[in-house]
Amino acid sequence: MAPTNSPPPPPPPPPPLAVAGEHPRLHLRGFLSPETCKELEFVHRSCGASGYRPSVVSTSLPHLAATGCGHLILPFVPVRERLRDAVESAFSCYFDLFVEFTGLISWCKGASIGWHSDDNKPYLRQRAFTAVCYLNDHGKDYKGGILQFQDGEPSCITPVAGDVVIYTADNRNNHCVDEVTEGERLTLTLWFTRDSAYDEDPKLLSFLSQTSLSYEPVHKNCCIPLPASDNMYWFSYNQSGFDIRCARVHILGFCFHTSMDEENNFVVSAEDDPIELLGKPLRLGREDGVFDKIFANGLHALQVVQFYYWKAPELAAKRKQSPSGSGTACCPARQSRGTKLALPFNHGLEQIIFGSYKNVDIEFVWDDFELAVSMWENYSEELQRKLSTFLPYWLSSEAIFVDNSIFPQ
Ligand SMILES: O=C(O)CCC(=O)C(=O)O
Ligand SMILES: [Fe+2]
Repeated sequence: MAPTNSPPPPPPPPPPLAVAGEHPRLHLRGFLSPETCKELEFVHRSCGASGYRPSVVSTSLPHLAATGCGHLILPFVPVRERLRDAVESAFSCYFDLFVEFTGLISWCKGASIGWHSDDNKPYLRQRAFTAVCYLNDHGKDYKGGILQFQDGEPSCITPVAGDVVIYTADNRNNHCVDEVTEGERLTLTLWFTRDSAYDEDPKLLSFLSQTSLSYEPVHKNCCIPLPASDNMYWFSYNQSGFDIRCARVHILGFCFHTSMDEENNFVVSAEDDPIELLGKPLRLGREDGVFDKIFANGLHALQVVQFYYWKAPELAAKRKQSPSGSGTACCPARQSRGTKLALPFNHGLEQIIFGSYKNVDIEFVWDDFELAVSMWENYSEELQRKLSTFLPYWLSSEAIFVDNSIFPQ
């Protein structure tokens, strides 16, 4: 299916009617389009770091802004705004709410949470409402992970990609999430507050103004992700662990290789801490070769790999329609230089935690991957260009918002 022939997306559903009752909550089906779910999934699989609970990976907006990926906040902006409108309309509190937290959260094998309300700690009292958007499907992408409410209806939510559940953050909506027993359960979670002191936007804008204000098209590094502290990427499970960047590329059949500088010296030496090597230039390899391009660091390489898997169905369809047919199945730039990085790994554990995510029906093709590398550059630069257009407006109003006059859909 060529994207140019696709029909225009259907208009978003109208905002919900006000909810009433002792346990005010609402389950909205099909709130997010499949395309939005896939784009947010790409962001999370590229940028997610160790989460706030065991067996959880999270991508918060401040984390994106602080790691050179402020432009990746843009896909969240219209969603955040629609969710706030939906919550204000459902709970009849128009123009009253600020977003306190926006984040992608994945719950991996072993993750669960017992009965609680979302404002149940002194430092969470500001939370008034919750919105949880499901980005993938129970049953297909993972097992377990059903959301249950203690009282009232609906009493349990089986996550379906695109659905949203909104509820008051107080003890009228005590809830729990069953243990995830297999796969990775992905959500976009937002909390809303009436207290402007907890508004997420000013903090985000301060990060963004430090990192993303000036956009120089000639400066090719503008969209390269920067590692946060290394331990943010270390995922622990049962006293064991692995680096999230390594695990995510291994699962998709890649490994990291050393790079060489112009004089053919290894950029890294054997004495370097293996995990620190992921912050340095490197290459990507698969069984049949090492790709020619040098990536700025492991996160850069990971982001491109995830972009390829996001776009692989589209790329495969385009290739099949092109006159030259099926493309080459081997690495276009098979290199003997560069050796596999000696990183600690635990393939068994990586498989248990992230292994369920494979585009099994996608055959890996190097030509498509090469195309994905340049598509990723265009995608990132376009977002970066938009961000530098919007940022001055956002800074002057101290809020992140969609304005169709500056934000054409
Ligand atoms: O992901 C869900 O369904 C609910 C998550 C939740 O209860 C929480 O993060 O507090
Ligand atoms: Fe909760």
